[in-house]
Amino acid sequence: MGAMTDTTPTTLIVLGASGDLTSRLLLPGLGEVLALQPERQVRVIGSARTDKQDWRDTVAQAFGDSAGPAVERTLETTEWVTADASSPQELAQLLEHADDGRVVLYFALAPAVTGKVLDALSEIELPQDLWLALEKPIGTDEDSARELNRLADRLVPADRILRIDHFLGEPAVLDLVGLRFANRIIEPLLHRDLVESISITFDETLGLEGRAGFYDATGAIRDMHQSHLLQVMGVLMMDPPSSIADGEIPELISQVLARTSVIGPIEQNMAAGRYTAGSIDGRELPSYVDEEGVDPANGTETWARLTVEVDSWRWQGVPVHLRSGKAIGSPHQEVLVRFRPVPAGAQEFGDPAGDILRVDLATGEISLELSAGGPFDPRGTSRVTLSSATPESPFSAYGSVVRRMLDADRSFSVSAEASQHCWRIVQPAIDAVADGLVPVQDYQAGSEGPETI
Ligand SMILES: O=P(O)(O)OC[C@H]1O[C@@H](O)[C@H](O)[C@@H](O)[C@@H]1O
Repeated sequence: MGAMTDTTPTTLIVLGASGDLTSRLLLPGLGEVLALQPERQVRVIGSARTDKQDWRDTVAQAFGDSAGPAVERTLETTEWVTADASSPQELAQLLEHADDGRVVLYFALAPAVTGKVLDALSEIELPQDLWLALEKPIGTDEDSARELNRLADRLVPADRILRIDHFLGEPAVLDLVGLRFANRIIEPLLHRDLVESISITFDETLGLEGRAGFYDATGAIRDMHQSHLLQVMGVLMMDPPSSIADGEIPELISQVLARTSVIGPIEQNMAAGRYTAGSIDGRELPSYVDEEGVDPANGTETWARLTVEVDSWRWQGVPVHLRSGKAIGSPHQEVLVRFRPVPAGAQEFGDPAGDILRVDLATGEISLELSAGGPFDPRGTSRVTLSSATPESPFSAYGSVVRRMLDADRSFSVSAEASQHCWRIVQPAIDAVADGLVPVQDYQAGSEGPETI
């Protein structure tokens, strides 16, 4: 399991704790960690502006089957504090509820509110060992991300700010790091001399799921490309780290993102879509525009493909297709590296599908698919697939996020610069949709989206 468990008593204060992120992802992740690491001492304080009488039940329910002494301790000691955290006075009162030891302030808030809370923090006395955990999105564009980073930076040292992207806790993404750097075979292959293109795809069967308040003003590009897809790309394309600890990986990812931009002209290198009524696995979905809370005038995209390039010695000229969509019938969730054809040409050797390295982000399966000629004739089209068995991960993505947070471990957090680069990279795509330069095409819920791979 790598690093030692840090047992420093910790108060985890969750701001915006009445939202679905807390009950659906964060608390279940905490439950997993407490069950597997019973030596942890974590007290959870949930907070939001409105009262929540059933907080303890919410925590218990979110912990589900997680059991053991640490789970029990946390359940017994958890409390809810109603507070407007953007008011310095109420925030100070909230922080008084924390025990001695480490205090982690988790921002499960919209970026604008996060800014106000960071401002309020600058006006009050702070706990000595305060950590800030900022959920994505960091800001709503490059400038607002820079401003949030500046506000956070003046409160605590930079190494006590964790920017959370839960894809950096996905078991398959963590395995990608090992695949690249724990052997001598794969790493030398990942180079422009051999790689023709890269696709990072994250389709989901889920539609809006009642999240219009967040999603309708956000859309696929801001929700997925801006954060998760670019971080996964960073992990795949970063230079080798000499150490996993100490923030080296966030810095290496940031170096990749610093050199990344969309390939122009944008309208030829991206596409956008929005789902219409359909069904997935027997579940009927309404058209996106008919979902509750959606304003059709927003023109929000629920699917997007965007092609970027990393202008570096290693990667220049290799197109990277980033694609994600909601309400997709047979979803692909994968990292796919397509290698160049052999020089003799596909006619003579192998088959046109070429060689592929695939990491299935849903199952964690890693496979290397090679044209092998044959059978019994080198001009044939046989393929050899080398693939890994995939043990079940003890931690979900949020389990990993929480474990690292409690270990005060920044090794897979997002750096301030990276959070800004991500916005710069996607801005032309956001503008192209907003300006109508790239049309938002209809696709039926349950289909493969407006384009197939
Ligand atoms: O598959 P996971 O782990 O739930 O991650 C995907 C989700 O990631 C979230 O960050 C997005 O806001 C959601 O829209 C998306 O569904």
